Amino acid sequence: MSSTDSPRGPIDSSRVPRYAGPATFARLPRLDEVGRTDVAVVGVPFDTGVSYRPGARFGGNAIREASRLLRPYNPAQDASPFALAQVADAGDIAANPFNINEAVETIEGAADDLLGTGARLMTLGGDHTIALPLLRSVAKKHGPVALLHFDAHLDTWDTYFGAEYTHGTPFRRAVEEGILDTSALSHVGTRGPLYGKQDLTDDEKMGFGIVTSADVMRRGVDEIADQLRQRIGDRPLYISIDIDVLDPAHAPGTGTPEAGGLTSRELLEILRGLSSCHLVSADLVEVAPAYDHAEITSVAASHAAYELTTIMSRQIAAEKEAKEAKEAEDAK
Ligand SMILES: N=C(N)NCCCC(=O)O
Ligand SMILES: [Zn+2]
Ligand SMILES: [Zn+2]
Repeated sequence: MSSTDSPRGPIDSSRVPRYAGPATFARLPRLDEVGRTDVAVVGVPFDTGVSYRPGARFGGNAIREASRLLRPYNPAQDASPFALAQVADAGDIAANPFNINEAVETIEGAADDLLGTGARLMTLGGDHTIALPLLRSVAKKHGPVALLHFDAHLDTWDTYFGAEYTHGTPFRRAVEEGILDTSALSHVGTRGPLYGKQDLTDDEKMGFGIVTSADVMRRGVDEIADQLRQRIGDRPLYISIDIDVLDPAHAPGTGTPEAGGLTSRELLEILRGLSSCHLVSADLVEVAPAYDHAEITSVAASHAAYELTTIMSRQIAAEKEAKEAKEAEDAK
């Protein structure tokens, strides 16, 4: 797509029923149909890093199926995300299910390739292990990034059964590797039993601030979004959403459910409150459709991914506009 072409949007659901044909995210074109894209929605069907119920390898395709019902205008952010920027479905990264270390390398390499084209990533997992290679790749491009991590869990544990790369450990590895900006790390929606109090002490030492699920309920979404925005400032931001941040009533289809979580409404509202942040890429992980009912979880996930792509598209459009205005000014 040259800068003068307008983005190719989703299949028109008033012409082709939205349940017809193979599912891409939001019925958007595939990357090979558009050549290049501003936002690449990419699947990572990998769940060898889980500590409990498996099945998140099927999450990306479940989210794509559920996303058939998304519409092109997002009133909550007053934006048509797929008209403001090219958003395309880049298919899946083929990661080895029998070798976690190799899978982590493959994911990092594939993310490098996509980011190298200038695209931002909206990754659909997969289990939370995949956040580490994605962050490595993003940090190569932007330097250490601010991290906003929506999850019931800390995911800063050290090892499971001696394994370093698991869905409970990506953010400890990322801090150790120096790929996160430790002045702007937040967990949101944390709750549930831990192994010991030390888990919290370790997490704090790494630089994380915690907004618990109960904090969201007591203080409300606007105040929480304000606090997060202030902490993040204008740093390049990566958002990682583990769908188990939602209460099991709102997201039963996941591998390690914990009672007392956010509602999908709270999650979506907090995300909308972050629309001014410099979001460089995001992931949405841990949707395990085998435990889902009536697509409850994958519908919630598709809407969260829609808000994230809207934030990215608005910024891409604003950046393009600013660049064009500067070029016009310079040409005078
Ligand atoms: N990232 C997710 N979903 N879960 C981590 C839970 C790790 C544990 O079993 O203690
Ligand atoms: Zn979790
Ligand atoms: Zn997680």
